[in-house]
Amino acid sequence: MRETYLTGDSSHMDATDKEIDKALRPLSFEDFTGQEKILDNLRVFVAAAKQRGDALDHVLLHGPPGLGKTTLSHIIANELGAGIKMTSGPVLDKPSDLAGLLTNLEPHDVLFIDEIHRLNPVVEEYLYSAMEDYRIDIMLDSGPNARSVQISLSPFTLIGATTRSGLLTAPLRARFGINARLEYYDSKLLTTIVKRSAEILGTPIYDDAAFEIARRSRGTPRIANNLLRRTRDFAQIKGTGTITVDIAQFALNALDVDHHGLDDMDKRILTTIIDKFKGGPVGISTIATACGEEAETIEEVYEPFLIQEGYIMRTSRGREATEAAYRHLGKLMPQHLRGNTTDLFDSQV
Ligand SMILES: Nc1ncnc2c1ncn2[C@@H]1O[C@H](COP(=O)(O)OP(=O)(O)OP(=O)(O)O)[C@@H](O)[C@H]1O
Ligand SMILES: [Mg+2]
Repeated sequence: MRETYLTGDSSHMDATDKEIDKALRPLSFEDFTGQEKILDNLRVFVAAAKQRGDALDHVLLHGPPGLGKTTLSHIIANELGAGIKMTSGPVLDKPSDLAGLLTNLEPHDVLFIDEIHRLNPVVEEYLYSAMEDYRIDIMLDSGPNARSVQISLSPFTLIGATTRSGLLTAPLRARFGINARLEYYDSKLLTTIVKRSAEILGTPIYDDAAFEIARRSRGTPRIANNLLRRTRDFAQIKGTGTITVDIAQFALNALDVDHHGLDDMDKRILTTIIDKFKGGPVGISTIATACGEEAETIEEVYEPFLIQEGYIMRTSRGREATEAAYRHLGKLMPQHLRGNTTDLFDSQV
């Protein structure tokens, strides 16, 4: 199963954690830190739709877990002054589930479908005409009496969120007028987020401590907020309640988060590629079996960050560990695996 604090579902959280999570969630474009370009565009699209009195075009938000897709969907609805109905791909079992939701939307409302890559194909087909023409065809009766009736819908905005945009079918993807890919946050942005969250929680924190949490958060606001909450616990019990850089370092080490923010599973993946498969290339399912994790989770949650940070390369023959990965684990990359630059350098010496 997935590591808890990396995943989208919050079922692992207790009631207090959920409440805190809600309190920390930005509610307007103004509150939302980072993803500058996406926000700048959305501001324009939302303002234009409102001015024309139209529903906003359908929006697809994709990117790794915890970067703010759900948060941003709520913000869009808020900024539109519209209502939002939430559901998710796997929950919509049959077309009637979808029809029920669609026919209950008020004009310009947002329908949020999480994990939209996991829609049942029959339901997905229904969605096409709903998105395109704001109408659906429903079959009444069966056998000789079967007939289809057309139902008009209020103009609405579909916001689809996915961590796996590659799994979306082409016809579905083509029906989104706005397509935004959320990127990992740099440490500076995450520092701002940590400081904002600490303020909401009423926890004093030093700048260098906020930065320490930020840079060890895998570029992910959800992880930054989680590490902040746990660090706050350490500050309360082991310190004076204020988060200092010493407390932050102590807490992060106790939580097994290393200096670059890699956690246990990240390190297990790198060690597996290097030690068991001579640095690769090795297929994702082989890595998954060796690490005792699902291939999908590795591809969705761990790998994107390891690739972005330059620890893994994705090639047509599988995944390869880079020199940075060897260095990070305190290992020496074998000579024959090194890149051309190194070879050149070596031959000149
Ligand atoms: N830009 C941001 N500024 C401040 N906080 C943020 C930002 N983005 C996300 N967060 C915080 O991180 C948490 C996770 O964000 P969110 O649930 O929106 O991620 P997600 O992309 O929907 O993840 P998943 O794919 O797992 O569903 C939120 O509770 C929110 O408080
Ligand atoms: Mg989400």
